[in-house]
Amino acid sequence: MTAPQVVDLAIIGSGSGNSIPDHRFDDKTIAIFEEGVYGGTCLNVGCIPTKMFVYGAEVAEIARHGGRLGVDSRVYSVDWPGIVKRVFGRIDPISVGGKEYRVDRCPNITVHSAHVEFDGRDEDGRYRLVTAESLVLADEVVIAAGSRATVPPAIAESAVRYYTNNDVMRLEELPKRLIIVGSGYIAAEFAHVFGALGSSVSIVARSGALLRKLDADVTTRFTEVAREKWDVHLNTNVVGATDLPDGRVRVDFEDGGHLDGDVLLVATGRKPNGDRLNLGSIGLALDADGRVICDPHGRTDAPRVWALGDVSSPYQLKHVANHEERVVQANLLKGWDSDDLDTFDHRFVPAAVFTHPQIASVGLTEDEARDQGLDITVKVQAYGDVAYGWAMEDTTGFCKVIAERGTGRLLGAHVLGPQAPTVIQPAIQAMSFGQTALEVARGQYWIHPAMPEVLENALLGLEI
Ligand SMILES: Cc1cc2nc3c(=O)[nH]c(=O)nc-3n(C[C@H](O)[C@H](O)[C@H](O)COP(=O)(O)OP(=O)(O)OC[C@H]3O[C@@H](n4cnc5c(N)ncnc54)[C@H](O)[C@@H]3O)c2cc1C
Ligand SMILES: NC(=O)c1ccc[n+]([C@@H]2O[C@H](COP(=O)([O-])OP(=O)(O)OC[C@H]3O[C@@H](n4cnc5c(N)ncnc54)[C@H](O)[C@@H]3O)[C@@H](O)[C@H]2O)c1
Repeated sequence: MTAPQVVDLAIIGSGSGNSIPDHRFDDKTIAIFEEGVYGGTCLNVGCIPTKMFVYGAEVAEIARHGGRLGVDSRVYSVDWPGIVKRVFGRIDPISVGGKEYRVDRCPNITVHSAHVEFDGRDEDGRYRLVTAESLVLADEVVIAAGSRATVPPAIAESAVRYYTNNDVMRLEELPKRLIIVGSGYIAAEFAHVFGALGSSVSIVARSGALLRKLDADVTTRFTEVAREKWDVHLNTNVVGATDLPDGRVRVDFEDGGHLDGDVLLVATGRKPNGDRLNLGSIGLALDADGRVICDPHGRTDAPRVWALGDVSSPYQLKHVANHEERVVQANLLKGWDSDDLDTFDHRFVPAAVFTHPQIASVGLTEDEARDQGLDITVKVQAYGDVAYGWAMEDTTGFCKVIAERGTGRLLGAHVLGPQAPTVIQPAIQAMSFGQTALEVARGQYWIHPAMPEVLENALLGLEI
């Protein structure tokens, strides 16, 4: 092991953590630890490549259904290896370039391409961070170590070849038959990608619906739509998996049934990486869900150790990790004991599922609002009843808004249909800035005939 390196700041994880050092940190010595591909989940195996595949899938989906609108379009073939090459031909250089920038052009920063763990503190109170080859002593530490895919024991212990988001986007061939275990965000997005590009997709869901954490109307409609195009197995427990002699894989169900496929994709949630950091050595514990505990300013219980993103946040979303990074960045500059620290804003965290149809949500679901005892008014507006949705001949999309009766306070919005993540943005803005449903509906123009009119009409339909 080389002599210890002493730094002002250590950052564990090069996802959102990599955005912390800017010119304001030029006078600090910094160590960044990254055990995987530089740039983290979103860039390399998450948001960005998935959405590049999603866009191609969207084009295929539109082409496949052009006939309905009198356009003779179809998908003749899909060049899967070409798509993979295009996607990662654009992504991989960004990762390489990001690392090179830190290594070659940031004299105050050292990149350690290795797994790191805490090893207590030295006699001066500095944090000891150890890799297989180095020891770094840091005054201050940011834990931005992200999360990793979980795999149910029935599959992990079966020794079959399975895929996760880490490797399924680099398959050499488009699978003829894809089995997806799990029914959340990742399952819904990859079902769309592979299904639209030509795979026959089976989804195995433990519960009675897909995307069941969303508003019940969205869950129900999405599950109905999904069952029309994919082979969906609800209330189905996977108890084992085996490799078949012909190279395919078999997934066994608790009820005695089974499914055979060419590729098995596991999408059953993500576990925060705090359990792999030896946090006990600095007196830190994880919460019941395995997250590093921090206060609304990003401070953990260990002095000058901060946390952000998937490792500590219940949201597991890139826009949240980036927001938390900006808060922690500001607070590092202000100082641990500052009485003017920035604070995480988790009031109205929106999310979107880039499946087909697209889905977006913010705020409370109807059930959550009722469980809280709120006096609510709800309006569900069909896409097909506003001009653009009607022009598209959309039959499944809707926008649902929930507001407080009397005050008009907007409590939640849930959109399923084309451009949902864009359509919902005025609702996110209204909730964030405290505008009532009527203020946001009538206090501005809505371009006619654009898709956001579905939100405008939903808002106007509320019985405040
Ligand atoms: C398939 C998929 C699609 C997604 N799509 C979206 C989307 O469309 N929109 C959205 O908002 N969110 C999306 N997400 C979620 C989003 O990617 C994450 O919320 C976000 O990337 C988390 O950022 P982070 O900085 O907290 O962690 P990460 O980006 O995961 O960075 C953590 C880094 O720390 C490294 N690390 C961990 N432990 C150690 C250690 N001990 N030593 C050294 N290095 C370590 C890891 O290798 C990793 O690179 C998606 C996720 C997945 C998996
Ligand atoms: N568009 C986006 O913003 C986006 C896209 C992909 C992922 N993500 C983030 O990544 C996170 C992880 O995605 P995900 O889809 O893996 O998780 P998820 O939490 O969305 O869904 C996990 C699913 O797996 C099921 N499950 C859990 N254990 C199981 C088991 N043993 N057997 C069968 N099913 C089981 C759950 O019931 C659930 O349906 C998401 O929660 C989200 O925050 C975001």
